[in-house]
Amino acid sequence: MALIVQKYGGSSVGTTEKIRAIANKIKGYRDRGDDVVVVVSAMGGETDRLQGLADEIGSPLPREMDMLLSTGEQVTIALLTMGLSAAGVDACSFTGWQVPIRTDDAHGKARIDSIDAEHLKTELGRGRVVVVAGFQGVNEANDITTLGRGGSDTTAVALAASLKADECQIFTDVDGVYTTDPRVVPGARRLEKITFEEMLEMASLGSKVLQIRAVEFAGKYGVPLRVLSTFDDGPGTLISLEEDVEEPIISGIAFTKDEAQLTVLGVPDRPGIAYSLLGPIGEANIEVDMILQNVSGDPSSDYSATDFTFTVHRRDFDRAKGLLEQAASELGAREVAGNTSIAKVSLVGVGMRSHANVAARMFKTLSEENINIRMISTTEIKISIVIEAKYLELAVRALHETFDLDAEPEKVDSELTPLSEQD
Ligand SMILES: Nc1ncnc2c1ncn2[C@@H]1O[C@H](COP(=O)(O)OP(=O)(O)O)[C@@H](O)[C@H]1O
Ligand SMILES: N[C@@H](CC(=O)OP(=O)(O)O)C(=O)O
Repeated sequence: MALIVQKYGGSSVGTTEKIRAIANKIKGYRDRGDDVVVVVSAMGGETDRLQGLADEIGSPLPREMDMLLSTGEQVTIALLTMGLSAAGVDACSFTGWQVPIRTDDAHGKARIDSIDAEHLKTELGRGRVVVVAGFQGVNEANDITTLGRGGSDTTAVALAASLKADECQIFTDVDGVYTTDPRVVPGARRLEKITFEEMLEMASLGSKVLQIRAVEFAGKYGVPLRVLSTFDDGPGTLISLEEDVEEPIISGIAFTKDEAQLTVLGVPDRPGIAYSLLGPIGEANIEVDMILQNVSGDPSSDYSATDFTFTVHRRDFDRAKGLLEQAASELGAREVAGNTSIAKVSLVGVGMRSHANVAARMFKTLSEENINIRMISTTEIKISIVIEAKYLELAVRALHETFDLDAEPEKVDSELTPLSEQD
């Protein structure tokens, strides 16, 4: 008998029929003797609908936004619990504050501080399935908070950690984590397993199959995490704490259109420039992602100018541009340019550590497709590039092919294949 925490996302609870089907699926686990805690998201599209209502009214007070957005999950926990009851399964629902899931008071992006799981354990002890609302908690002032979009994944992982569950299972509309979004590349392949490190990169670089914080949390507390299909049986993908001796060079390709690029042209090249430009952006709490500054042309001349480019989330673009224009005019820069039609494509793989020429293969592929690279950034397990948004799908498909991601993984085995001989 195992203790399992299962999370069903918005795409899995979109209709009452689907909710009924999930109730029957959970019954199967109960019949096998497992203890089950279920976390559900709002019905697909509901959180966006609620957000839209708030946009129509205006004045989105953070406390009230969380009061509003948290209602979506309250609907699904009640419906699923009724569905379980109809299927003959004893169950009981809890909102975040009823558990309670204690968070800080950062409305809209609250972090979980602690979970008092005693109440849930009592219900489990009575043989009940416990159904918990995802995405929400309560702060010290007893106000409802939400954990940020996709936050139900984090609720599930945090509950699994707190209850010391045997596994946290994230059920969704795909049957695991793929080499890239299977909706974009039909030949994408399901991964049997992926390391936490890689999954964290994939999530933070745009693969929305798991929320970043959920992966961080699972890694930190050693929660065994698996992504599975709600609608089909199968092993899914295990997010594994251990790296294999042989890891594929590239595990996956992540991408996002959520960023925008800002460039300050003709900035006097002298110490303190980066700080003068990015200081006000940081103070305004705008996160900066990729940064590029070219080396000034002629070191012998008294005055040389440089271009300074960086990316921000698209929603912060207008605000960042305004701040940058002010800073740039104070510095005597020539111009501030912006581009919101960009996309970021990233290759991710721990096997890259021992492989020198991944970047060259990536750039060659893009050049063959005539795709211009605007920015590049690398870490030891990822390479990201910024390109024009209209080439996104072409780039992802071409790279998927170059790195043979639809085939069984290419292994790094330095004993058999010396680095120098790899192409
Ligand atoms: N590498 C990937 N592997 C699997 N799915 C991915 C990947 N990248 C993006 N996705 C997308 O993530 C979706 C699942 O996430 P999401 O829609 O948030 O599900 P849920 O509603 O269950 O929370 C899939 O339908 C798929 O299009
Ligand atoms: N309903 C919330 C929380 C969530 O996690 O949803 P989903 O599991 O559908 O990504 C949202 O839309 O962000």
